[in-house]
Amino acid sequence: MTFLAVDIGNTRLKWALYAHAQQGAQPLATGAEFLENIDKLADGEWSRLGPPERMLGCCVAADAVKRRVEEQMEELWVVPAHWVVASAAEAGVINGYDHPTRLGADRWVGMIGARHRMLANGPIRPMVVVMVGTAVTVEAVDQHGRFLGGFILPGHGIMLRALESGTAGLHVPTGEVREFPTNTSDALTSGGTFAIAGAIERMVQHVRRRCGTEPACYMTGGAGWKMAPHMLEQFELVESLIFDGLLVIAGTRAGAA
Ligand SMILES: Nc1ncnc2c1ncn2[C@@H]1O[C@H](COP(=O)(O)OP(=O)(O)O)[C@@H](O)[C@H]1O
Ligand SMILES: CC(C)(COP(=O)(O)O)[C@@H](O)C(=O)NCCC(=O)O
Ligand SMILES: [K+]
Repeated sequence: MTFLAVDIGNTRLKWALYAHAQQGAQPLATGAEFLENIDKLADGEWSRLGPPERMLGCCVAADAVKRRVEEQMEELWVVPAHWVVASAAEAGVINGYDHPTRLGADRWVGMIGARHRMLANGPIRPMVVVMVGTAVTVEAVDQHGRFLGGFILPGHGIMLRALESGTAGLHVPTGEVREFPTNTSDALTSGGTFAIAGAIERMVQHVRRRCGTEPACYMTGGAGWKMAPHMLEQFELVESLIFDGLLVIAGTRAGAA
């Protein structure tokens, strides 16, 4: 049963088409569009796909964006759009948020993808799951699959724009990441990168202390590749983490139905 997975963030929509909604499946086709281009999906890349029989997505962008994506689907296919909402528990992950449904759906799906990847690859461990997108999120999950809590911090772009708009002298091109930056561009780029790295490393320490064992560390998101080389801890970069989570959820729900 062909399956379309859709991940709508605050900057881009990412999608992947699979022959079956099954953990570990390899996509038949994938794509990404900046949100300003999503109204062209039905005339563009999606017009070349075979019709999906099922669809599951997660969306943290505005409801209007989600509607526009549903309209693109309706132009081509009859498949109903289903969107994940974070809940108290799903697919072996327990939600420790004060108000479980207020947790970003992408964060929830990413943790579920990471948990099942960890279970498939080795011994059970706690996890630190990092998503580097428009914002950066850093989640802690214990060995029992309980989401303990997570950080939200500004992503690279937001940090730079905040500094630019709040100062007179920080309008400079992107620089390099340096241990000891000696120009404004490098100072800004390095400051953002190490701010994110520092927060992540603190969460790794928190998890070690709370769980008493070494966490498995996963990183994903459009800007994950920028962060991964600068981490002291070993992070596995898994670009497909959200799609992996959507596959698990779709598979579990189909099995339960
Ligand atoms: N092709 C690209 N080149 C450089 N940076 C990119 C590219 N695509 C994404 N990014 C970076 O990743 C971020 C968006 O990542 P993404 O995971 O799509 O975010 P979101 O899920 O919030 O929409 C952008 O803010 C940008 O920093
Ligand atoms: C934290 C986020 C803005 C991340 O968005 P992204 O960077 O993926 O576009 C998103 O997950 C969100 O809006 N969360 C709701 C609030 C929360 O998780 O507590
Ligand atoms: K995202």
